[in-house]
Amino acid sequence: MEVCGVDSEGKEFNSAQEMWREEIGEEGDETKKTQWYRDGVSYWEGVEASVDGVLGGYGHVNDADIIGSEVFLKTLLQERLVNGETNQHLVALDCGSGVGRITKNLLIRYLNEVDLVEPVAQFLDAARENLASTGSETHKAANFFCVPLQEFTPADQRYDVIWVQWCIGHLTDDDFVSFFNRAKGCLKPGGFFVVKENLAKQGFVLDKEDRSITRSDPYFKQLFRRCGLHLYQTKDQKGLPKELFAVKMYALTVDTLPKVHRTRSKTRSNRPQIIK
Ligand SMILES: C[S@@+](CC[C@H](N)C(=O)[O-])C[C@H]1O[C@@H](n2cnc3c(N)ncnc32)[C@H](O)[C@@H]1O
Repeated sequence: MEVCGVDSEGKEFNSAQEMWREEIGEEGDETKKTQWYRDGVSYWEGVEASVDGVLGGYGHVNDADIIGSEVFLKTLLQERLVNGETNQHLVALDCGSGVGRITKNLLIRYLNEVDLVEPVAQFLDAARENLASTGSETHKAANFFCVPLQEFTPADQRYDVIWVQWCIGHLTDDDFVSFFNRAKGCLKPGGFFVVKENLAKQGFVLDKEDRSITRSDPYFKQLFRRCGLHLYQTKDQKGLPKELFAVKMYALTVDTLPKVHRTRSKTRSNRPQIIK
């Protein structure tokens, strides 16, 4: 796909391929690619392990972000997973979790177990600390994996929700596709991914400082197609400061089934049911 992009120093690229060739070298040139990932992690290692730190000094957007995510998540859980049984045990994976902001403020409230995966050790330590006093016996942080996404393979069929927010820009296109392909097999039936990311107006914007790229909506959709994922629902995040990138939430599924829908059974129950 030919997309025009710019980097944070104003340099223009005619295509994403041209940018990737320059940043990570030709296929098989692992040295440059390793450096790309090392630089990304080094950037975050120099950032304070706090909500304000992981949000680039915009800690005050946390509330608006969580409220937007909560509305989206509740709808998805209701439509796809919550079938009225009280003994359901739902598990989430928080990708590029930083200090556990999303787990603490959102995921742990709706799911029974949450695993966190994050490459920066100091962030994961802070997450462990932040989450120690959060939740309960039935709603808790379970596993903490200190690994970058491009090297992470989640456990088979463990997750109902895989939440990927403000971190996938660190992955190259090929590693993006490869990660989702591995993670697809880790979703339980009815499970889904949520990708919540900044959007470039067109093409992409390369940040030379933290080694991340901000992709446009068509760029994301093209990558989701390459992953063989079905775009189930999208929603724009509202209420963020005007100077920031627009933010969109994408709910992605492996296929269109199973879906939960509300039906009246013969016993006139209103419970949502899973269609297999
Ligand atoms: C903007 S912060 C967002 C943190 C968290 N998702 C949140 O919204 O609070 C970006 C996060 O991506 C992590 N990150 C950087 N490179 C990564 C990689 N290769 N794989 C996974 N996470 C990465 C950083 O360490 C950092 O925690």
